Amino acid sequence: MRDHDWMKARFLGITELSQTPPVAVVVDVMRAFTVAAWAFAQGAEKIVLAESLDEALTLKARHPDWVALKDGPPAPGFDTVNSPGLLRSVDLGGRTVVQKTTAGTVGALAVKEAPLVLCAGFVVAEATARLLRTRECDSVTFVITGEDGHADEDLACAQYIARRATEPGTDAAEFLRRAGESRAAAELREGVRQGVHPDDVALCLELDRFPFAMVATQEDPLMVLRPCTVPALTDQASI
Ligand SMILES: O=C(O)[C@H](CS(=O)(=O)O)OP(=O)(O)O
Ligand SMILES: [Mg+2]
Repeated sequence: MRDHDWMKARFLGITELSQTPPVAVVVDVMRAFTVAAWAFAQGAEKIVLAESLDEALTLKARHPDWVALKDGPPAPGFDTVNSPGLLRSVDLGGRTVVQKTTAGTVGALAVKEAPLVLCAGFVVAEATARLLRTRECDSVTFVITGEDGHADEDLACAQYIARRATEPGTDAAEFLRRAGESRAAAELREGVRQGVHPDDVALCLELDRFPFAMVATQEDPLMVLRPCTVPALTDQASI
């Protein structure tokens, strides 16, 4: 645990979650929650976080107008893949996206009972930090979704958001450098991972590209992610 002034921050891998936290920030920089933010920027109304590939396909069959998205290579029944570079040219106006990935969506579903669940990457870092400040969240569990809690792009982003929530002047450069040198970034650049656009790493490292945070709630029986705009408070400059 790390004490950030008024906010206690824990950084845990998915398998280390032993109890329901009051506030969870689920971090997946590469690439689930960068993709989710791009989906909202492209007009998606909501994102259903699917428990399994089968559930995603079942939901798609039940709602043919929904957009089914998975990580890895393209697959029958799915409309697209987990790539911000590919998604940024897709018009998702008013659509519902169903997303299933290896790490990000699993991490969010692992804390679905938490009263407040945010999903984050660098592209929504400031909005996420601002929401934590606005709601005066004094105990926050950051879920490091990649590599059993050791993915440095996720840990760096989580540590940055935690610092940014309590110290608005925090410089992002060192955190972004770590993410850019992470194993995930190397695998995306080198073509080890599939369903990749050449711009994916750069898009995942765009600090504060979007002005909204992303809040996941249970809309029984589904877990649904939606954008949440957090107004800047005039007194936040003095925090
Ligand atoms: O799409 C991703 O980058 C990863 C899966 S893989 O490592 O490419 O197979 O999924 P995510 O849940 O977004 O980390
Ligand atoms: Mg990841």
